[in-house]
Amino acid sequence: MKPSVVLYKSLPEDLRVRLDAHFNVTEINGLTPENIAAHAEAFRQAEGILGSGGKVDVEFLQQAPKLRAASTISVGYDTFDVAALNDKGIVLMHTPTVLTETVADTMMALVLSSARRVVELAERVKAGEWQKNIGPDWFGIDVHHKKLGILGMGRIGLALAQRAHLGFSMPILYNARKHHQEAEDRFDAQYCDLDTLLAESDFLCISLPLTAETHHLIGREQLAKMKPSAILINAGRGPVVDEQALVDALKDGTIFAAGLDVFEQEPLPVNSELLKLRNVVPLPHIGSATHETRYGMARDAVDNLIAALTGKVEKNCVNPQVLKQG
Ligand SMILES: NC(=O)C1=CN([C@@H]2O[C@H](COP(=O)(O)OP(=O)(O)OC[C@H]3O[C@@H](n4cnc5c(N)ncnc54)[C@H](OP(=O)(O)O)[C@@H]3O)[C@@H](O)[C@H]2O)C=CC1
Ligand SMILES: O=CC(=O)O
Repeated sequence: MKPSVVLYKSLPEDLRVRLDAHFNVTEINGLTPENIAAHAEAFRQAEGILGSGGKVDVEFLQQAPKLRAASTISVGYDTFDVAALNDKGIVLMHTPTVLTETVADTMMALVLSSARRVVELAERVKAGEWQKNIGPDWFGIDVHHKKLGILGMGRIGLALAQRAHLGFSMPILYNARKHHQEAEDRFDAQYCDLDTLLAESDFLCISLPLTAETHHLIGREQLAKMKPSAILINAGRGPVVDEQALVDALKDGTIFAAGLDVFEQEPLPVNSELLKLRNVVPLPHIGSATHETRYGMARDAVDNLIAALTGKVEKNCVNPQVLKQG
């Protein structure tokens, strides 16, 4: 008998065929409390789940007593209670690597568009405001040769450093929990403490995961340490930045601008103060959202679930210690 799994995000046709070849699949549209209640028997029988978004916590795990593996179509896994999964011996798989370059491209797009005011000025042109030669009130600020600070020098941070240093001749500063030799060797990146990163960066680029330690790591006090000409880019997770403190800093000139792919609440509420600010470039969490990369993530997530439920995990496992327990 094939193991039962719940798929909570639709897959490209060929990947769905591959999943069906290995498992009895129940597909639902999102891991919402309503869907979980409506498909209670499917969750009771599920040995695996695959999708993205939605909380997998202690309460959820009570509904899925046979669960052995969870496969998320994302690299971030902050919606999973990993300690609870470990307690129950459930393997958590994710999709690092395949999306790294695409997310770094998105971050570079945010750097360029916020510094050169690309979105704001395009909107002004479309609104018919370009009536004469432009003056300094429409000027932006240079990107090339400015200091790019990276908070979180992991896979994505490294790919961003490559773009900024080799493509735009930017000196790289960074902070992480440990030194990253590859970044230092290849891109001359300089390790520094957080206060130095805040004080010296022209662009503060956040590529951190959301954890108890990184929640609101950037708040009012940290924003006050940044240059008034600085631009904050966040493509890690929204709650890493205290959003109200950021709104205030953008309004009162504490910092110059922000480019944001992630928010404390997603989708960003339409009444968010961020949407009223000209010096904000807001994106709808599109870090990895290209056809090629999203396909690659879905493919890896399917392969990850197959590997996890057949005991052949070689990569992409968040909690490999669970494998040793079995
Ligand atoms: N906007 C989007 O669409 C996307 C967003 N993301 C987000 O980006 C995050 C990073 O992805 P990726 O680069 O692959 O992950 P990695 O695990 O490779 O990198 C994470 C980095 O964050 C650092 N870090 C973690 N905690 C702290 C801390 N408390 N203080 C300082 N540094 C810390 C790590 O430090 P150290 O190296 O010292 O351990 C590491 O350098 C994901 O977790 C996800 O939240 C990812 C993909 C798409
Ligand atoms: O935010 C996206 C991810 O893959 O994590």
